[in-house]
Amino acid sequence: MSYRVGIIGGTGYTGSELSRLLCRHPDIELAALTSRSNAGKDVTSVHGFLRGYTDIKFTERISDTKDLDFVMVATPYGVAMEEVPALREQGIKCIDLSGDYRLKDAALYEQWYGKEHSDPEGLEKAVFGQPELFRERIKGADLVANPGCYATSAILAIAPLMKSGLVHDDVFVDGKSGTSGAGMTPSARLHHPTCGESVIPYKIGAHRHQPEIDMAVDMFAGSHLDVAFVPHLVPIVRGIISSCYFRLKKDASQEDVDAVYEKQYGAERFVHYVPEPSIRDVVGSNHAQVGSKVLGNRVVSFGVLDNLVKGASGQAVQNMNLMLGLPEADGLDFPGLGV
Ligand SMILES: NC(=O)C1=CN([C@@H]2O[C@H](COP(=O)(O)OP(=O)(O)OC[C@H]3O[C@@H](n4cnc5c(N)ncnc54)[C@H](OP(=O)(O)O)[C@@H]3O)[C@@H](O)[C@H]2O)C=CC1
Ligand SMILES: CC(=O)N[C@@H](CCC(=O)OP(=O)(O)O)C(=O)O
Repeated sequence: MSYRVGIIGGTGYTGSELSRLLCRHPDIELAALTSRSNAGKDVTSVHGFLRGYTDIKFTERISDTKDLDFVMVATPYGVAMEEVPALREQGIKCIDLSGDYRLKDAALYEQWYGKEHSDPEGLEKAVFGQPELFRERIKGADLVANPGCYATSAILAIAPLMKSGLVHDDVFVDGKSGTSGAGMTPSARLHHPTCGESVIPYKIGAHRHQPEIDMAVDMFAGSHLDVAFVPHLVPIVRGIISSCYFRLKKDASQEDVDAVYEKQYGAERFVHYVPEPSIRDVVGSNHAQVGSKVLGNRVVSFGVLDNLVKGASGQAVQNMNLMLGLPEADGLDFPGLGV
């Protein structure tokens, strides 16, 4: 059985990464990619890397393609909440890669995104798509909110340690991202020629992934976490590392901390607990690495991933596999580039 999948926002960085993953997925037919600016053009005229893998054309709207089973929304926030209700009415399962469905509360969405949520019912129903922490809920969902890239890396590092009770409930998260995180049309300050030979902090105390990290960790660990999150841009295209600094509650050893992460991730296909995490090891793949080091009465934990794959499109495919009852690693089981 082949499922017909469409992508809204097919020319963006996450849309193109989705199409790269889906065009060779064993159970998926890549049936539609929308682009308002390229409607009617061959997909390969924009995505040259897809030559030999697809012969479809961009459409203006997702409704231009019939008989879709599944839709991924890969647009800036504000679009999914307008598109998803009609798709769900037709019985089409959806994943939103933007922030529209991640926060559990319409008032919180308005506070952080600056606009009223137009689909509060969907917001309530949506499941937060972090498979390693919420796998069973994702399996039963027809709408999944794919987590943000920084949020994924930080939550993977923070949640198990918070749940363990070994650390105090406050953490500093020092996030560093490649420039592709800002999408195709970044602000001047986040544009690669401006920051490609520099390192800058940005959105300090105001980043939209902060409430997302709070929410996911609170849900998983069952206790409230005080997060101080500072994102930085570093001069690479892909990749994120979140270094998360905690205070230990008692004299926990490195072995105690190792045991927490090994228990959480030991059986996972895409999250690996390693001594020295590295962005180069994961770039181009859906694999994430987590590491930790006890430093006296503190511990630092790292979450490392490719923002476009495990931080966005790869995680979306992993969620889609769970929602469709397919093997979780289908279409994703390949290593990072290494060099
Ligand atoms: N880049 C990253 O690392 C990550 C991004 N995300 C999130 O995923 C989403 C997509 O990001 P990214 O791929 O980087 O974005 P891009 O800016 O690279 O691409 C945006 C896409 O959306 C389309 N689009 C823009 N506005 C609209 C609209 N009003 N209606 C329909 N289509 C629209 C654009 O095509 P056209 O204008 O031709 O229609 C384009 O295909 C964002 O919400 C982002 O925050 C999440 C995790 C990581
Ligand atoms: C480098 C860079 O600019 N990154 C983006 C994060 C991209 C992302 O995941 O944002 P969403 O929550 O909208 O999905 C940022 O910091 O805003």
